[in-house]
Amino acid sequence: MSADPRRTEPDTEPGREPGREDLADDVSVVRGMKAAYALAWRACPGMLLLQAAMAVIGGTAPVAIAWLTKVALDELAAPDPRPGSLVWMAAGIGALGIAMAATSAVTAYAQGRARRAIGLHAQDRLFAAVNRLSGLARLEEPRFHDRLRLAQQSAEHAPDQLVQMGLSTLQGTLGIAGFLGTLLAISPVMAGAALVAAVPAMVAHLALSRRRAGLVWRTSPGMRRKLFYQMLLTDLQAAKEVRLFGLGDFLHGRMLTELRASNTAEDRLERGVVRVQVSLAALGALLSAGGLLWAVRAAAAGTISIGDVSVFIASLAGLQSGLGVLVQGIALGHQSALVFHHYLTVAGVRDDLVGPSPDRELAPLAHAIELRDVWFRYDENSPWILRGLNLTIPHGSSVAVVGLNGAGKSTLVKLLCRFYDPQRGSVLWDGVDIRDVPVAELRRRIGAVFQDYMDYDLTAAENIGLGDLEAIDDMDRVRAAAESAGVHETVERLPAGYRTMLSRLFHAGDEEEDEEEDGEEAARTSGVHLSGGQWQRLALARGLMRQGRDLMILDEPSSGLDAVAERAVHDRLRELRAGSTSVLVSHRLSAVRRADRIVVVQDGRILESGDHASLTASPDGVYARLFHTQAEGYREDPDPSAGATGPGPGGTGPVPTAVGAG
Ligand SMILES: Nc1ncnc2c1ncn2[C@@H]1O[C@H](COP(=O)(O)OP(=O)(O)OP(=O)(O)O)[C@@H](O)[C@H]1O
Repeated sequence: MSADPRRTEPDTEPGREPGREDLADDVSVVRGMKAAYALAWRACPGMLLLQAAMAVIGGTAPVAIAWLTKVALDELAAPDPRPGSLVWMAAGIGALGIAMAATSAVTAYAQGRARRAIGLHAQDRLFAAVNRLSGLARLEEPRFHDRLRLAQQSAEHAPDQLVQMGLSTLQGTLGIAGFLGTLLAISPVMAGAALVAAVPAMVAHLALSRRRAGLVWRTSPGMRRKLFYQMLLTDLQAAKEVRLFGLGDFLHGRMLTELRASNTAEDRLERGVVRVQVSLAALGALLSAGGLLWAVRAAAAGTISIGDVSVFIASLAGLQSGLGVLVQGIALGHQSALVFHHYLTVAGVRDDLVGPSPDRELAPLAHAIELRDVWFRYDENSPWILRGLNLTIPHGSSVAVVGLNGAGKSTLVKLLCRFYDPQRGSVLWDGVDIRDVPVAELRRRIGAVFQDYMDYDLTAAENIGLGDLEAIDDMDRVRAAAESAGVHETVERLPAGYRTMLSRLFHAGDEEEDEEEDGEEAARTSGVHLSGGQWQRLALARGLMRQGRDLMILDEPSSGLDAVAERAVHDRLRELRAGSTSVLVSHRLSAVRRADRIVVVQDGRILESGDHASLTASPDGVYARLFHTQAEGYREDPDPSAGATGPGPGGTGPVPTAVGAG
């Protein structure tokens, strides 16, 4: 058996697991910055330019104020001060002060607009990428979820932080250049000392930012577990078990354990930050004190003027704080760029299914769907689930799939929908390998009800209409599907019929808040909760919105229905399936007995195949045993001591005990 050359290989670049070395990769910092700026520019060029203009004003105005102050002080100290010039200088200082105040208000506004626009753009790209994944494999990787969580966070903050870092670098550099020039004119030694003092600060902050980014990645799994425990504590679906089994304290404890672990790691890092910052502050204070001492002595000796002292002090303080802001900004940007790397990885993720040329069409099914020598396992460390399975589903026939729990029935269904590709062998649609057509083309032709169906917190009509988005507003179709699934009367009886919101979490009609609420509206907004079986019938109706597609898949469509409903639903389904191609997976053998063909899956292969009569005719067969065991369960047992392991049909040995559970 040779490996299929088209088998899906895990991609290396986008899905590659990041170790510390990834985070330490400075190329990713540069790439992250470039990508963040490109993204920000696409999202809101106007606001970026406005912020840049404000940064130029913000960077140059303080230097100009310091110089004007010096000139004014020198004028004041002159033997014959000119009041006219002094007024102009004071007016200039005042005007610059107003400009700086206005700058910060305009910058705050432009920042807000840019942050929202960038966030929208980044989230749009991120979820478009997640939506591009047409299989399920990637979504089953815990690492992918770690990365996705960080990507979501950095989509919200990182591009904006990087833009702010760029702008503050621009502003800081202008201010630093101005103050540095001033200092150089008065004391080159002091200027050099201030610059040299900034070097260890830069190195220390960059090291810290790298450690912070590493910490964010390492604590991500723990943070996701914490979110999981939090979700369980608040989730309505989990609430029953959590309360009955008294799981609240247990989950609460686990949540706190995760949180404490992350806090401990953060505390450790923050202690390092404090050490660095205290050392840097001491260095800065020493420098300032030395500078002040020098300036006072020089002024006393008459080598510099009183105005020089003023501009010197302002310049030294401005240079130090400018360098500090610059260094911290660069470090924050560095950290954001490192985390943004996760965003870029997810935003650039490749489809987890190997795709064909996207314009190829899939013709309506005319002959058969065939699974040919299909080998499948969920990942390379797991056991094979399907081991050379062969199955033909002829056009227009109903095929039922039965087997014990874990036999691989749902897996088979998932391969038919191409949620995964088999590692070996192929699934053929009228002889065409389904990997050779766009996956959307294939799924357009399939209707399905899954065993683990969804309950959507939407209206009843939407819950059904989602099965065929093009017809979601077509109430006749929605109603017809509900009738076929036997849920029409239930929905009609809801307070607002098909418009009833089926949710206790959200309420509809926010947009109509101001209108007076009548009874129907109140029901829509307060929401209604359905029973398990009613939800399942809605899911069935959703699947039946696709009635008439080439293949209908029903994976345990009636497991939650009462006996009467189940009978009615299966009778109706049988009518609907007549003449169309369908696959029914069910443990209820009464439901499968009328299928054109029944196949028994065991050990990853088709063990038995035939119609009900032929399969029950061989009493040692697995199907016959399953069927009779189930049937026995409904019969009056004349001898209670006979138990469930009594002789099977035809007096054969014990029957499998896991029958019927699903
Ligand atoms: N997403 C998954 N990742 C890894 N293993 C999986 C996944 N889904 C199913 N499996 C494994 O594959 C095997 C077959 O599962 P499958 O759901 O196909 O069985 P089934 O025949 O439908 O069972 P049941 O009757 O209980 O519904 C099981 O052992 C299960 O643990």
